[in-house]
Amino acid sequence: MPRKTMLDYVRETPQVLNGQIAQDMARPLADAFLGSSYDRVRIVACGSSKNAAMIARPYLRRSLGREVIVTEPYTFCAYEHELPASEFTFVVSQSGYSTNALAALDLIRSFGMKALGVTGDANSDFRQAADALFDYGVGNEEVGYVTKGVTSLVVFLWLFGIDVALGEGRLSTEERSREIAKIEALVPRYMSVLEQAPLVLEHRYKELSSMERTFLIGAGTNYGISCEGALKFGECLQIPAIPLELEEYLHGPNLQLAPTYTVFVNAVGASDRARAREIVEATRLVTDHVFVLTDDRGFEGATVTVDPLESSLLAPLSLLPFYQVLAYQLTEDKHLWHKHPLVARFDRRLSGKSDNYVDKEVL
Ligand SMILES: O=P(O)(O)OC[C@H]1O[C@](O)(CO)[C@@H](O)[C@@H]1O
Repeated sequence: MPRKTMLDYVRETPQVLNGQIAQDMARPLADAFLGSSYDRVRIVACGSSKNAAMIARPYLRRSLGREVIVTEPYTFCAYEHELPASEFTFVVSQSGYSTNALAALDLIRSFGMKALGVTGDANSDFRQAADALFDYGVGNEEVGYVTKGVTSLVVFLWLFGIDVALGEGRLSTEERSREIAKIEALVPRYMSVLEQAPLVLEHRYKELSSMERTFLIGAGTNYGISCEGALKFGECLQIPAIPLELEEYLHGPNLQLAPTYTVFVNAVGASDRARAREIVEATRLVTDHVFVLTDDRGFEGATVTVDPLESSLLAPLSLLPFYQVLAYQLTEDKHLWHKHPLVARFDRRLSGKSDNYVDKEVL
C-alpha cells in the first residue's frame, strides 16, 4: 500500500473528530481535573502541539471559566514551573517522543507531583514518563508534518473544557449537546475550505509557487491558525513564514513590506472584521499577494470564505486545511521534501526527539 500523505490525513480528519466526540475522548482528563480544585490550567507543548493549544485556548478559557497558559516545554523547565496546587498542568506531545516534553514530565515528577501526559501514541516514551497518560484519539499519523494530529488535539482540548463545564454544573446536558453540535458544525466548513484550497492554488499558482517571505496574521483563534500555517510553510516549503497577531503587524513588521511579500489574513469571526478590512486595504497598497480567509461574505476580494458559525471562538479551526493543503501541494510540486544537505548533520548532532523515535521523514 502506498505511504499516506499529508493530504490523506487532512481528508480523514473529520472522521477522527467524529470518533473523538462519539467516544468522549477527553472525559478521563476532565475527571482528573474535577478531582481537585484548580483555578488555572497550564498546557506544556511544543511545535504543532503548542499551536493546537493556542488555537484551542480562546474557547477553552471560556468553557473552563479559568485562565489557560500555554508554555513551551523548555521554558517550563527553565523558568515557569512553580506548579502551585491550584494549577492543573499537563504536558502534550502527539508523538510522545519530544525530548523537551519528556523533560517537563520528569521535572513534574521530581517535585513529587503527578505527571499528566496527553499524547497521540500511548505506546511512546510518554508511557513510562507520565504517571497518568491520556490518549487524545488521533490514531496513527505516519507523516512527520502532522495535520490531523493538530486539528484533533484542538477538538480534544475543547471537549475537555466542555466536560469540565458539565461536571461543574455550568453546562446542562442539553447545553453540552449544543456545544458539541457547534464543533460538529465545523466539519462542513472544514470540507468547504478543503475544496476551496486547490481552486485557490490553481487560480493563483504563479504567486503561491514563488512565495519567498510571508506574514500570516490573525487574532484570537485566528492567531493560532496563523502560527500553525507558518509552521507548516516553514517546515515543508522552507520559507520564512512569520505569524503575527492582527494588530502587532502594524507595530514594526509592516515596515519591511514590499511587493514581493505574501500576506495571509485570517479573519473569521465578527469581532475582527472591521480591523481586518483596514489592514487588508493598506496591505494591498504595497503588495498584490494578499490572501484573505474570512466568514465575511461582503469582504471584497476574499480568497476563502466560510459560512459564519457561532461561536467565532471555534469557527477559525475550519481554515487549517487551507494551509495544510498549500504546504503539501507546493512542497510536492516543487520537489522540496529534502532539506539542505547540511540539515541532516544538524539533525544527527541535535534532535528534538528521543533515541526511541523512528524518523518519519528523510531530510
Ligand atoms: O507533538 P510532538 O510530537 O511533541 O511534536 C512537536 C513538534 O515536533 C516536530 O515533530 C519537530 O519539531 C514538529 O513537526 C512537531 O510539531
